[in-house]
Formats: sequence, C-alpha cells, structure tokens
Amino acid sequence: MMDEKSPPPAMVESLVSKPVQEVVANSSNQVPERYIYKGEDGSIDASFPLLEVPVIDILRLLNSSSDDDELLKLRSALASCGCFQAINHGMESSFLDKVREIAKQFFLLPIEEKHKYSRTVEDLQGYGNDSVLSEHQILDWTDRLYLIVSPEDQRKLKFWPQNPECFREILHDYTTKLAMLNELVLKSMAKSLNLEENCFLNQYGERATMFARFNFYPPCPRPDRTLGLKPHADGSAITCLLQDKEVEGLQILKDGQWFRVPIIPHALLINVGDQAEIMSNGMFKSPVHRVVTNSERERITLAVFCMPESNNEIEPVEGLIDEKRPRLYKSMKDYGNIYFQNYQQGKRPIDAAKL
Ligand SMILES: O=C(O)CCC(=O)C(=O)O
Ligand SMILES: [Fe+2]
Repeated sequence: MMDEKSPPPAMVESLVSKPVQEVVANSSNQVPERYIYKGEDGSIDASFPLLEVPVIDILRLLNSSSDDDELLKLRSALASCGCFQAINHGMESSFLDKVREIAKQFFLLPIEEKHKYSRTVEDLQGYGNDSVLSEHQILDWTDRLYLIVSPEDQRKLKFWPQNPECFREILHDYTTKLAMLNELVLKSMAKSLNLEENCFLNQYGERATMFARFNFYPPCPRPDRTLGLKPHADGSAITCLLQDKEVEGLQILKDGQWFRVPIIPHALLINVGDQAEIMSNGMFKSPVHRVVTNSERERITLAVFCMPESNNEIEPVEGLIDEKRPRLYKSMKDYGNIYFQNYQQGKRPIDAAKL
C-alpha cells in the first residue's frame, strides 16, 4: 500500500536537477554520489567492440525500384541493429558543422544566460536535465536543451535561444530538411517490406510531431561509474542523430552485448524508435542504447525525434500480420505520454504496448 503521504511516482516530479556544467564548476573533480553506479554491475566499460552500422545511400533510396539492393540493405539493417548511417542525404558537411556550432555556442554561454531558457518543473521543454523522482535515482551526466519543433504552432519560442543569433534559423532549416528525410525513410521502409509506400506515413496524421534534443556531456572524472545517458530505446518513430564529430560515446545493445557506434562525420545516424517497431509489428527493432562518458573531452550531439501526431492511433500495419506472424502490439494513442510515464518509473515503455 502506498503511504498516504507519498504521492504516486509520476506525480512527485519535484526537483529539476542542477545542470551538470554547474556541478562540475563547483565540485573540484569529484563526482557527486547521485551520478554514481555502485556495486559489481556498476562498472562501465567503454571498450566494447565497434558495431558495423550499415551505411545507406539516401540518393539511391530516392530513386529505388522495389528490388533495389539499397532497400534490402535498409530492411536488414533495421531488422537487425535497428539503425543505419545515412549518407548522401543532401546536407553539406559545412551545414552540419553549423548545426554543431550553434549547439556548442549555446552550451558555452555563461550559466546565467543559459538559465533564461531553463525548463520549469511543469515544462518538458527548455534547458535542464533529469527530473528527480526519488532520492535513489541515479542521474545522467548530461545537460540538455529540449524543444518542440513541429507542429510549428506548438513551438515555445521563449525556450529557443537568441544567442547565438542564428540559432533559431539554423535549427528551423535543419529540421525542415530532416522532415523530408524522415518521409523518405518511412516510405523506403514500407517499400522494403513490399508494402504500399504510405502505410507508415498514413499513421502520422496531418500534424506530425518533431522534438529536438541537444545533448551536452561534460568530461567526467569517473567514466567507469557514470553514464551520460542511461539505457533506453527512443519513444519516436524515427530518430535522426547528429553525432559529435570527434568524440565517441554512444553504445547500442545487440544480442545482449554492448557495441560502440562509430562516428562518420558527414553522416546522420538514423534509428528506429518504439513507434516504428509497433507500426511494423516488430519487423523493425527499436534498439536499446546508452551513452558513456570520458574524462578528457566534452561531447555534443543533437537528436531529433520524429513521430505521429499524438491524437492519431498507431498500430501494426495489416500487411505485416498473418498466421505466422501474429499481431504483437495494441492500437494506441499518445504513445509519447505512455513512454514518458514508463520511462520515469524505470520501465521499458514498449512493454505497455504489447498484447
Ligand atoms: O548522444 C547520443 O549519442 C545519444 C542521445 C540519445 O540517445 C537521445 O537523446 O535519446
Ligand atoms: Fe536515445
């Protein structure tokens, strides 16, 4: 029975923890207890093998016929590791560098300046990090800036930095290009399964949602006991990750083992999220991943989460259900919210969608 005095976990969202950059500034090379994984299982290894993430040529997907090798490659990539490195996506390397630069400039701003964009307890959007739900929660060694990008009328511009000056314009340009890439990837995913090309996109609705999350991982004095981001799978349909150009840190769980994800500076790492796993009736895998820290260098990434409008019902497409492959997931609305509630309680959210 729940103690009368303690409200259920989802309601206790109480504190917004301090930015790690501030913890670092005040802690003379010590990592506070709240970030430390303890015991035998707490030891974190950054030296796992590199994953051979398939490289997919987007230009070839654009012109592909249904038996194109590139589609086969896409299908096998998403069914095995759940991700691929997209090249020839139409964005110049110099443009990707500009996107990286606005992220860096923002996190380099003085603390007081960044606090103008701080999220409050009620808000998901803004500058900040983990919500603290219990005193036992182990915190991630990362600071974030989280923004709704689409639908445009849901943008809260008070959280969109005006410094650097070009921040808003570049984020807008970048995400406009990603919306097109997302559409092409979803069509190609359908074609690769011999389905009508709009069968996944039809579940998006008119007002598809896009969130941007800028992640900043400061150097950490205890990389063996601290995680930049705890293991999770994304709640999106598709995530596009712009990795740091030089500093590794992302790891993916495949067949029960962690693998490092290599950096290709001009590529975008695209991964399946839970909603595409649901729509594809489990044909495509939403991979569990985490971020490790290092003691030498900061790491900056930008994840953009693309997903159906929250009022739209999503479900496994008909063509992927038969006697040999029974339906695995329920129909559901507002998966984003279900995701958030489960994630905060340390559960794997997609389990709530299983039949
Ligand atoms: O920073 C990274 O490499 C991964 C970020 C991530 O997984 C996320 O933001 O969901
Ligand atoms: Fe993620």
